[in-house]
Amino acid sequence: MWRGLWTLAAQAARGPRRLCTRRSSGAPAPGSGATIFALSSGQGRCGIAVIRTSGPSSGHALRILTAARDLPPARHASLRLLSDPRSGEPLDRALVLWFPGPRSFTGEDCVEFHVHGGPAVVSGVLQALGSVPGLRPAEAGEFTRRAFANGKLNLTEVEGLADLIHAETEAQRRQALRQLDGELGHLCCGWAETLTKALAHVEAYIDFGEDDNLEEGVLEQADVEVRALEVALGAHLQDARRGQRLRSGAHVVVTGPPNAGKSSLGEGAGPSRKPVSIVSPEPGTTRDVLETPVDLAGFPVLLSDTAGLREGVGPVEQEGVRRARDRLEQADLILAMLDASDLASPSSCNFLATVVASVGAQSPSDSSQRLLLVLNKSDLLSRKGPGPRPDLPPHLLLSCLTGEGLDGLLEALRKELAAVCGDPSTGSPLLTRARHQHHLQGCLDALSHYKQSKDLALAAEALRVARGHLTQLTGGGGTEEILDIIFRDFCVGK
Ligand SMILES: Nc1nc2c(ncn2[C@@H]2O[C@H](COP(=O)(O)OP(=O)(O)OP(=O)(O)O)[C@@H](O)[C@H]2O)c(=O)[nH]1
Ligand SMILES: [K+]
Ligand SMILES: [Mg+2]
Repeated sequence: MWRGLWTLAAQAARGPRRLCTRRSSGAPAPGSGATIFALSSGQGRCGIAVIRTSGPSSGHALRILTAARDLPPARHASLRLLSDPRSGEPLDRALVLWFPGPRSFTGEDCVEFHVHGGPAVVSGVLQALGSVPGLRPAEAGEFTRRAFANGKLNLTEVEGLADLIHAETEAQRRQALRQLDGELGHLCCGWAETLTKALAHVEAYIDFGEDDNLEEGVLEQADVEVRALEVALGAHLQDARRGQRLRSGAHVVVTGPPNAGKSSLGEGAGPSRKPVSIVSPEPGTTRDVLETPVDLAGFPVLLSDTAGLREGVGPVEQEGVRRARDRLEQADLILAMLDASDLASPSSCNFLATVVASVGAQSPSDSSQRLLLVLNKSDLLSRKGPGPRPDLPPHLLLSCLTGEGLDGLLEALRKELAAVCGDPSTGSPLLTRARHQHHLQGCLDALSHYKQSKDLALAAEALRVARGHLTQLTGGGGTEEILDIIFRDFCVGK
């Protein structure tokens, strides 16, 4: 039962997985006028494969492959026989879709061929396309790059698309979809507009300040708007770490005295996978930090099993304890585990007095660590006998042996992770990348210069810098290097 639950909740031990191959180089900037083509669905045998083209020769290519004088109706699926233009040999009977620009994904003329997914069909159609003059294979991310260049997607939406393609958990998918839908971009545009207005007020004052016919209170109005913006930016920046955790995984560290059953928690990583850590009745079994990426209740988590904390042991175990303490410091969420039948032992008391007490004493803020106290081996508690110590902080009872209490633990983890990562189905859009944080912070810094500057020209310049950061966030002033970094995350055909 317990294995099943963990598997269900935590599709554990998944190494980094890519849905398709990526090129290390970024795509060349668009505008070369070439028409590109690529397989856009996954590699390998499949029911249907989608091949697409983008560029001015798309319609020509479609006519050549379907040996037709006319193009099919726009944006409708039409069944056509595709043949090799060089030999006239039939390749496949396929659905074709014609998307004349600008109403297409890239904004250019696009064609989609939905062919039967056998490797021979796919390579036959790709070769046929390659033989059409003006067509060449697409580079990694080139379709998306063209969409960006043609104003179909802004930079945060491009990032959302990249994240959506690589999303492995439900929460990641929800967050990526929201970003792809443009929520973060809209927010930034709204903020940038506020700054444009404030700037207009300040500039009006510089130009006409001496005149009587300028409305009264223009500068005060600008100040009020900037202050409100500062508050909004501050709130989003506070959220930034949560968004990044959601994108790259929250650190959950399992800790406790030796033999509490810490490694047993990860033991049920799934029937097809070997257990992550060694479980044994011998205290001090785990020495290294064992990190496993898991999907925990829909949240991406890096789960670390660590050595049991105790003093007075040999040098190897001591090193394990040192590593465990190091890892504990990086934890977003600490899963503190004790043996419920052994709460009076010195190692349990010491653990409660140090680790549990110190985290409990932190004032709750976004940056502070969170802790879940779990009393394992509840199966060893006698039914009538005395329950666990009454002075214990809030805790959950669990038995890794029987699986009892796992549902409760999972639910508690889900709540904690929603707090640690932010819940992408509610609340404000999360900043998922350091780049977002950098620009919002830059904007906020510039606004503080605005407030401090006595000189109106300097104040106006500060507003311009602040606005510049927001436009860079959505890609208005993005440099080529930033674009290269972002598009590198895409695969060929995207
Ligand atoms: N009765 C009972 N035994 C358990 C339970 N969970 C784990 N055990 C046993 O407790 C012993 C220690 O389990 P481990 O998972 O190795 O404990 P650990 O905390 O990782 O130990 P170290 O790595 O040595 O610190 C093993 O013999 C497990 O089978 C439980 O819920 N009930
Ligand atoms: K052990
Ligand atoms: Mg262990």
